[in-house]
Amino acid sequence: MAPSMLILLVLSLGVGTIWTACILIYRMFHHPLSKFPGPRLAAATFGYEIYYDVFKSPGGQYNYKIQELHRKYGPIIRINPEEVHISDPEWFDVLYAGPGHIRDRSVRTNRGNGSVGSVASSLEHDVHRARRSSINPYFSKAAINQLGYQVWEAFELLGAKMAERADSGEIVNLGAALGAVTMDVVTRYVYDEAWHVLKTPDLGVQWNQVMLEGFSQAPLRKHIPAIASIMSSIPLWLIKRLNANAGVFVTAKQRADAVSHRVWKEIQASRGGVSEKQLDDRRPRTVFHGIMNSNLRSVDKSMDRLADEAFVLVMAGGETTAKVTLVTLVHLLQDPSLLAQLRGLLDGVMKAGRPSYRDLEAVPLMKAIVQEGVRLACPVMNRATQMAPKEDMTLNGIVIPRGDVCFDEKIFPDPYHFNPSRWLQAAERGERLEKYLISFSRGSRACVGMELALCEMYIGLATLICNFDLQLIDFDYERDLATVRDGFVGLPSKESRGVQVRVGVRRL
Ligand code: HEM
Repeated sequence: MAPSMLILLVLSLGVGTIWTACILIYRMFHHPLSKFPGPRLAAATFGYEIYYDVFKSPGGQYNYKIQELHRKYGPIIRINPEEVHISDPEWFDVLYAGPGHIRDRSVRTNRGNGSVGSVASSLEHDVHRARRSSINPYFSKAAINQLGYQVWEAFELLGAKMAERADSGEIVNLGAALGAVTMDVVTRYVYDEAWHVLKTPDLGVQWNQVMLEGFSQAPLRKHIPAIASIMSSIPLWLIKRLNANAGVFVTAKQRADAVSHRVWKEIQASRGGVSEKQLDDRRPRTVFHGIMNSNLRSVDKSMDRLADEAFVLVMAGGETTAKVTLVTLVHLLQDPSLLAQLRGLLDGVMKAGRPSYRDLEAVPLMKAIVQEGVRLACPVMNRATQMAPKEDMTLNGIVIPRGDVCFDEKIFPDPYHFNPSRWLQAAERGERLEKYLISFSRGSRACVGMELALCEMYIGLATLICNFDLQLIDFDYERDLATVRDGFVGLPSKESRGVQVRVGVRRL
């Protein structure tokens, strides 16, 4: 090596080392968050968080480590160079202070989803609000009420598939089957055409593996976002050769993008003379029509942004809803007297044909069971980091402690026990326990699909409970269902075999 090159190399290394040392010292001792307690390493570098999320087996462990840090350092701790984590349910009222309070989102929160144009990935408060208002009408109570028949159709198809398995004696993977229904419902709603996972011969088992593998990699994509671009540059044939499940996912994504692009072009072509009413008459409404007919900036109506929006809706809406329904159902199957009591109440309501989700919700025990399932399953684990740029909240990088609240034993005694009575008793005492049910989050960034998810849960649970006798086979809660990893959604152990059931048709 020439001497001048050597000098340049040594100089670069020296400058790099001094620069890095300055950053570490600044973060640990002079950063506005430096007064908050927590491990020094976490304050100095994101490497601490990355170690727990990516390298520590079984992956996705930082949210669990944060609980341990709270026990050691107290309710307000610094968890990385830019974030403070607060374990105090009352903090929600400060964070979600309502209209007029600007809340931006940290780029790290959702960058792992690879859909930068989606409402979920919008960083600035105003951009988020505008995008969100264009999709809100499609997920309102009234809109979901109209959608009820689609949810019924999907669960009736699941019922038919389950009845076939009852005849043949074939065991059903319940989580996969529920994932198939929720995916078909949300794709039909968003794209106006279902992906028909319910019609796959394995009743959604491979698709379930695809989703679980995809979510398992969420921490990696969050910390190393370039992975998403690298993946998208690999040709499909090679992905299929390397990993069959990744091939299924990429094929689905490409098909979804193609539909988004087609619908976008159709709407563009029919503009000028064709009113929204006429568009609606030609095809059922989709979120695309809502976005295209909204007052959003033209950049927010681009073909690629619409594809991003649609895809995130689908990814956010499938696995989450299936997981909550599964957790609720398994607890019911493990408590025969509660199941019998619920059946006694639901059989009458179900005689009406296809009762609406509101009719099912009107049964207090059913409502309490769904609330308890939503609390206990609390499927979204991803930390949603908010910032208040125009307001002095005394803190700067602030995290919503979502999981903590659902399992806070001061609010929910014996928090890991499935106990629907807590909701009935709170209602009798006139207490608003719902205030602490934050599985769907709260405020302007709360889940847009909550009504759809609840509609599916009520109709799905009622269908399965009233029509089938399900028997758990070789089931181990810790191995097969308990959440032990953060993969954006809460994931079970890698040893999980899924929840397997033998199906019997219930004779009334
Ligand atoms: C039981 C099922 C569900 C649960 C527990 C759940 C939970 C959540 C939570 C906690 C958030 C906030 C995430 C954050 O702050 O970053 C969220 C956001 C979101 N959810 Fe859900 N979700 C469920 C079902 C659905 C469904 C069915 C859909 C759509 C069809 C959906 C679409 C979305 C979208 C698009 C966002 C981002 C909203 C925004 O940023 O404004 N979710 N969900």
